[in-house]
Amino acid sequence: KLNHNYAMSIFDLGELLTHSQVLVNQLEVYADKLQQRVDLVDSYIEIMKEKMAQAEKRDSEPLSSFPFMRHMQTDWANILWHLEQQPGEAQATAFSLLHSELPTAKDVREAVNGLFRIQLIYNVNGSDMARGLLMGVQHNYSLTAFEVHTMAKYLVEAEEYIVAKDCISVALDLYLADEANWDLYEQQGLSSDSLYELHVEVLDNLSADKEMPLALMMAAMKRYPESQNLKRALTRLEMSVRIGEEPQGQEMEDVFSYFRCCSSECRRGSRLYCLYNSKATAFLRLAPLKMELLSLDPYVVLYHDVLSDIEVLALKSLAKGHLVRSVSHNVTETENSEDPHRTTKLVWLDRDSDLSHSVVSRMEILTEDMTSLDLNSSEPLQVINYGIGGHYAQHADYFTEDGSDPHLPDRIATVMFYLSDVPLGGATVFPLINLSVLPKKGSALFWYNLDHRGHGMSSTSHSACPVIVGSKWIMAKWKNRLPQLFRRPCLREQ
Ligand SMILES: O=C(O)CCC(=O)C(=O)O
Ligand SMILES: [Fe+2]
Repeated sequence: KLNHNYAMSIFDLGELLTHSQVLVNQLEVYADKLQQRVDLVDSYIEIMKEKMAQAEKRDSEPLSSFPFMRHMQTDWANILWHLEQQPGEAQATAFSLLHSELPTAKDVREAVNGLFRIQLIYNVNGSDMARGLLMGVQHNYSLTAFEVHTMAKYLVEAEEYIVAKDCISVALDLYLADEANWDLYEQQGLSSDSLYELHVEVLDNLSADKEMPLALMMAAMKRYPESQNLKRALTRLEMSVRIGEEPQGQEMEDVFSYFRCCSSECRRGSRLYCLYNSKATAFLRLAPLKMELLSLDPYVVLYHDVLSDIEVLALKSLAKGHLVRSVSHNVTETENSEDPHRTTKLVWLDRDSDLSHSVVSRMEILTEDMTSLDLNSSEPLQVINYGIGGHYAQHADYFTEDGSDPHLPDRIATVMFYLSDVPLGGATVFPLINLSVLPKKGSALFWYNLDHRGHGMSSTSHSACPVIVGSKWIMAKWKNRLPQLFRRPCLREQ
């Protein structure tokens, strides 16, 4: 069975709609066949009754008995043949061919993880999530007891009992309030028993000493929803239950800075400004770029309106159909492996591959105009689409801290284009410098990863916050350090 990693890309999730259409069509064909069969059997019943009535009326002379005998021999054999036919065999084959294209239990688990991430980072409770109320905005969707029960089940599997408890009580509430549909629930395998059973399992697993303070805290939060202190304490408690230990001091501050800057845009000092950049390359004298200075150290700028809608469309069309799940380098394994900290699909727009297109070279040159850094030996452009609650946990884009390997093609700078707006969530956050940027289609971030000595700057570590609503597309370009000898020379150490 192929793994489509449906939870990893909102775009690829669209394929399921096509599959669903095919399956519904097949089911309709099956229903038609069954209906034809019922009609046929009904007509046979009529015929058989008729024959029986005729036979009863006749006396037993040979000539009039013969039709009945013939009927009893051939007609019933015929009916037996019909009974033995399996209706829907062709449809079953069609189903099983498509089955490998459908989401797996792993996909659903990964989707639940995405929703859990949204709950945790944006502080959304289960009942609001089920009602479609996210960060104070009412969305046009709601979850039923089915989905919330599924979430609870997977959360229990992942031993996330605190959130599972919230989920299972929401699932129970939804179920109890929907009595009219209990039969439907039962038919699809969800009974009140299974809900209560899961509830008990969750309560059983919540250790008494942590559940009590948490319950008290929740009650207090209800009474003082505005209290930032309570909110912090609650998050700390939840994290301690989740991770088993409390993060300390600075680490905790970074977590809060991350949560806060995911929820609303964080901007740095007031001495920063906007300008038209007409100097980075000669071409910019003709076509200056709108530049917003976001941070001086590390140097981070945001270019506005650098891509047209047509360019964005062209880049996404190149990527569509070629997206593959992101993998990460893992020190313990020889091969790159799936990474729960990076839930996206991507494609490299290699200039030498099938995906080369004039827009790709134009984009490459644009990154040179934006950075005045040499393009040579840098990695190809990478187009990325995020999944359900898709995120990229905190990381730095450089490979070594101290520039210890001068031959390593380390990434001196990153250019990151936003290829879509994201209605809710999906900000790029630099927690250590209290900075976040909300995605806006057509704009691009540029920052240096390495300092003037070629050492990685840990202050550039950054994250992509979980996407709550929308399909987030970005395109990244990492510039290689080596060819920048004359563009950005090393400075002598002071
Ligand atoms: O999507 C984002 O906002 C950040 C992505 C990122 O950091 C990366 O791809 O290296
Ligand atoms: Fe990054």
